[in-house]
Amino acid sequence: MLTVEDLTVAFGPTTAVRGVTLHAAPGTVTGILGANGAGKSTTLLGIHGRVPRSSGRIVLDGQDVTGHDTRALVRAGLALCPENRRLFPGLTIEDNLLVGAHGQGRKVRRQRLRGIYDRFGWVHARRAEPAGRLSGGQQQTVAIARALMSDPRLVLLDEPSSGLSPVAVDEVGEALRDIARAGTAVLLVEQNVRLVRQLCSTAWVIAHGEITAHGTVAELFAAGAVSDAYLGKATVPPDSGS
Ligand SMILES: Nc1ncnc2c1ncn2[C@@H]1O[C@H](COP(=O)(O)OP(=O)(O)OP(=O)(O)O)[C@@H](O)[C@H]1O
Repeated sequence: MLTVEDLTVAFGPTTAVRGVTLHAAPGTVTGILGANGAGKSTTLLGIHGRVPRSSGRIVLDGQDVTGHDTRALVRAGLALCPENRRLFPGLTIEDNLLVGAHGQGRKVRRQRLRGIYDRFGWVHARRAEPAGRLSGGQQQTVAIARALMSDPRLVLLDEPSSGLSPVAVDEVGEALRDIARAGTAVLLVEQNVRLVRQLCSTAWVIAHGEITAHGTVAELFAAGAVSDAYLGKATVPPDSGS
């Protein structure tokens, strides 16, 4: 279980995220929803220590990991799959995967590769090809697999559907469902409403850097909280009731 308490991130005079409190449970996909510029990516980056926090407490499975740098967070079980995949296009698929298990011994790296190849057969078949040769959907799958190479308890995922065809989005969705079924928590930033409806049990709605609603995805859609957030209408401070 991930618990984030009172996360605030400012870029100079701009407070991008203010007092965000949320949690994500194992075996589920939890959404973070909101309009462009609402603060979704910054929330993930703030959780993962990639941007300086003005405040915030991060607890993973009861362990306070607030002071950890990115490498220590990965070791503690928190992986980030960033926006735009960020693969190394000139490196082979296998070498890209190995980046996710950086610092592990040879035996562990081999074991984890085997786990990825068992799960994604085509990745094994194409493991010696440069990652840049893959389609967008395949690159996204490799980016997710690279995050899994750290054997995480929670994966933070930023817009995995971005730029993908509907078929590729479905494939990525299937992979994420499998990951959650296997017991890993997934915290998903996503603008693709169909994917959110398919995958997320609960979601947090963020607007202007603050959480404005929380509930099951069905409740949030029924209450209009999601459409309000996407249209930029959700300016009321939080009453998440959680
Ligand atoms: N490095 C940065 N320096 C300055 N301002 C930033 C920086 N990163 C983000 N911001 C600002 O913080 C706010 C939140 O941005 P963020 O990228 O978190 O939003 P988002 O909800 O992920 O939007 P999108 O869906 O467009 O990626 C925006 O006003 C953005 O301009």
